[in-house]
Amino acid sequence: MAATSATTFFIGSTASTGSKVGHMQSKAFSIKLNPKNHLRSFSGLKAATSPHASYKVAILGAAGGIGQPLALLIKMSPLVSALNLYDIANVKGVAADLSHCNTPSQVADFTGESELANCLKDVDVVVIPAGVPRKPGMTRDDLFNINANIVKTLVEAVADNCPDAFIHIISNPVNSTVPIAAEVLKQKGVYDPKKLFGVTTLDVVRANTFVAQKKNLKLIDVDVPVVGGHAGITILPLLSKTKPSVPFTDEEVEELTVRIQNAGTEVVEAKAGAGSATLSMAYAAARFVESSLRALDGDSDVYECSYVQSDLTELPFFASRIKLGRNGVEAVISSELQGLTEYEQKALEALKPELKASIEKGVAFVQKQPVTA
Ligand SMILES: NC(=O)C1=CN([C@@H]2O[C@H](COP(=O)(O)OP(=O)(O)OC[C@H]3O[C@@H](n4cnc5c(N)ncnc54)[C@H](O)[C@@H]3O)[C@@H](O)[C@H]2O)C=CC1
Ligand SMILES: O=C([O-])CC(=O)C(=O)O
Repeated sequence: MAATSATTFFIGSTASTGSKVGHMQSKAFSIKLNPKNHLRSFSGLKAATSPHASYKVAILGAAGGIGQPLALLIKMSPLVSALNLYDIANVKGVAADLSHCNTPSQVADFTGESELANCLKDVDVVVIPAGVPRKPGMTRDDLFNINANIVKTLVEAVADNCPDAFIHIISNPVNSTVPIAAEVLKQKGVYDPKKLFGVTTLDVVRANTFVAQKKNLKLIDVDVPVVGGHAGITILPLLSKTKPSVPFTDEEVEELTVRIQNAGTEVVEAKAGAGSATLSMAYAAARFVESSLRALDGDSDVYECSYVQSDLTELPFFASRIKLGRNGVEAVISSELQGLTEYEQKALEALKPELKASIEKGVAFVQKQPVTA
């Protein structure tokens, strides 16, 4: 199934010999990474299957806490030729700053609704981290009233201007904003369920990190699938499916599961009112963008977990491992939901009512306020 072969890439900048372009490249720190599991977008990476990969990426909400570091990470990708940054304010400075990095992509800034259509023209991947983040004491669902409308409006513009693009939804509550996006695209007559993704990569990144720490594993090797949704108990790490295979006591399963489910809250509380996860989220989102670009570029071995339209369960949307291809979701991987432990099976059943309600809330929101033609 998934790729296990390793790819060499270079980090650091102690030597620039052999570099055809003037950006950082080093022969000093050559490390092996599992390409399935890690962000690879650093200069020096042999980028693409095709020699002239050049994709256009747009970030909507680019001046925000996630948007800025995400833009930087995408600016480092050798797969990207154009990076369009959109926000309602403050995006000019972000773009000017970023445009001085001597990596190949051209950065452009777009401010306000009147510039949104231009921002989206011919874009291959649209990433949406626009919206408000949580403060301590709030749930992700508490963001619904503000973020639902932001996502609805932005996806309407995506439908009008780049209906073939991959759409990555980061704005919370993801469990509802993805169904909102689907409903908008349906009403616009351009819904392709294979190209709409709720970004749950951060749950996988966290699960890999926490499991590696707990079990003293080499982080680079660890891969934990996370299924369900992206809020509280709907986040379900399948620890029994961890690779490499490793035994967990019941106490470890409980402790790790709860930590992974509450990891967003852990950051919200540590930031004490200054927002939620931004840097780890940018890292995770950049990984998902890179995986999408590799898939668009013809790499036939790209797997990620994502919250997508799904028939794995009775719920219309569900996060699980998917295979990505040129046209988006090529397959939803069902095998990881088979042979669950009793704990996982119970947790799966327990998450369904909450996830179902969040999906229905998103769908009802758009049905009550139909899109503009
Ligand atoms: N899916 C996930 O795993 C995660 C999701 N999030 C979510 O991502 C969202 C963004 O978080 P942060 O970047 O920390 O927030 P932030 O407040 O720092 O940035 C949000 C940006 O969105 C912009 N914005 C607001 N309305 C807009 C509109 N109509 N069009 C374009 N841009 C608009 C703001 O001007 C701001 O620059 C939040 O909803 C947060 O809950 C955060 C972490 C993880
Ligand atoms: O917790 C939040 O509000 C932000 C988020 O989704 C996460 O960090 O997983």
